[in-house]
Amino acid sequence: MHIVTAKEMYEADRYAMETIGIEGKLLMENAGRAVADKAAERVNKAMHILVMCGSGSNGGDGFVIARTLLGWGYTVRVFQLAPDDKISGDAAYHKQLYQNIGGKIEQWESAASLAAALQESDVVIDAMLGIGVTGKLRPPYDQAVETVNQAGLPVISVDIPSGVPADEGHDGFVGIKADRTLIVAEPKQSLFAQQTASYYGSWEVVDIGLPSQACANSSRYVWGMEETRAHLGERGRFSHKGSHGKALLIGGSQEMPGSITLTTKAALRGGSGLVTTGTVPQAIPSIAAHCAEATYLSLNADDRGRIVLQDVDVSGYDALAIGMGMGREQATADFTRKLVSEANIPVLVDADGLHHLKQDMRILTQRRHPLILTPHPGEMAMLTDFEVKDIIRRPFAISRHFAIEYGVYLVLKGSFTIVTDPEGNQWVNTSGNAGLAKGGSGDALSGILLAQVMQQQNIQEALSLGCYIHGMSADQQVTSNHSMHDLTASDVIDGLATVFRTLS
Ligand SMILES: NC(=O)C1=CN([C@@H]2O[C@H](COP(=O)(O)OP(=O)(O)OC[C@H]3O[C@@H](n4cnc5c(N)ncnc54)[C@H](O)[C@@H]3O)[C@@H](O)[C@H]2O)[C@@H](O)CC1
Ligand SMILES: [K+]
Repeated sequence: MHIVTAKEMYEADRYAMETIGIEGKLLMENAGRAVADKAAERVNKAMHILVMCGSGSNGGDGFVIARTLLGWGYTVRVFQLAPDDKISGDAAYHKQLYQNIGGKIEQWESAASLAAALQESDVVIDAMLGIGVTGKLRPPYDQAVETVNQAGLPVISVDIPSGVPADEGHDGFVGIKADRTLIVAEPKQSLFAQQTASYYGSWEVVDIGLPSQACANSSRYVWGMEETRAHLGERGRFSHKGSHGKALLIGGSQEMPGSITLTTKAALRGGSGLVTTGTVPQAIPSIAAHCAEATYLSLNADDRGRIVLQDVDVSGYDALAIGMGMGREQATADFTRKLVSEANIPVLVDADGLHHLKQDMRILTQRRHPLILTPHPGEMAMLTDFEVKDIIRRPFAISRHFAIEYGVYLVLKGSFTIVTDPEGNQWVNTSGNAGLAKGGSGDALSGILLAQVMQQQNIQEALSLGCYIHGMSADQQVTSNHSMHDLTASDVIDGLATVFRTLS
């Protein structure tokens, strides 16, 4: 499934109409019928359904929905926000069909007239505005949106909650707070942006008959259960520990042995064949007490138990993760940069390691082997010199630019983690919940990602798969043994057992 901007969606519609020859009226019919079909799962014939139609094609979808539901025997009223002469083209055609089967239309007069109509209704179908919204809401849409939000009725939005922009990067908008959104053809970017996602409520995509090549210009995709199942490798009957990769994890310090402990546990549970953890001698006993299956590499430390500049031979390993709990001491930073620039295996850098790299970003472009960076928005802001609020407003654009500029795989963590490959293609993870917003989640993720990188030929697939199973474990845990309040990174790691059993 693609994720599109408004511009890409219009291009896809144009491709369907001009290149393939599907008429706009037919696309609208398909959209409206598909939405009506799904909406019918949530309504019954005793309910009064208010379909709110705007002046554009989103409103056109609304007239098809109203006609379809009326034809199926539901009680439907249309509330039209624009004057009759503003409704034209395919929308006017479908409005006429609705009227031809006896459908009634009420016109907007004032917020009071809408409030009265809402009082006589049990559910609202919101077809006021779709991807065509630009700028601040103008009357009467601004008042209509607020009146519907205040009414407290269940709202099913068509394509996008009215008023919510389709693309990332907008704030200060007024939008419908939908209970459910039935998305036409492809999810829009704003479904996965922090400031807009919650407006959608639960969501589902309906098919309107656009061929997938219509969206060829979008290089953003959804990564979900289906993709995870398709890419999770099987462990062969005759495989041995060497077949599943030898991981080297470097991190920790005397005062922070916890992060690298979690990464070690996660790398083991995540499917690695062998895991060696390189850390300061002071931290080894406490890590080893939790991870009996790992082996340890004792690194030189300063008198306060922090890793110092030294050589590490990575030739026996398949992949390296570095950065967790190392601290920001200069000698430690020098060590990270030296190792990242020399290691001729895939390297994943997280946490303090990202701060170390920031001192000399040329290392990123100079590396000849895959480099994976896994920042959260704060670390991404540090790496790019943007502010955190900019990262949250435009996660797609900023990560794409960064991954292309530095030739890296970027895992921008968040409620919708985005994996970007060095060509700028992006996959959004759909698993996970607020229980993951805690210290230690990122450390666990690094271990899982590294383990998956060693199982898969394709690094992006490994990263997307790793993000999915990490979030899936959290999702399973909060529906069984835990809640979002008490969930810890250790629970997520323990939950991998159930995840792998579910998937295999
Ligand atoms: N062929 C197509 O293009 C298809 C489009 N479809 C539907 O059409 C929608 C897009 O249709 P449109 O391009 O007509 O756009 P919309 O229907 O989203 O909105 C356009 C209308 O909103 C008004 N408007 C824009 N910004 C406003 C603001 N800030 N305040 C008040 N009014 C504002 C415009 O004057 C215009 O009348 C999609 O979201 C989808 O629901 C579907 O029917 C499938 C096919
Ligand atoms: K809408």
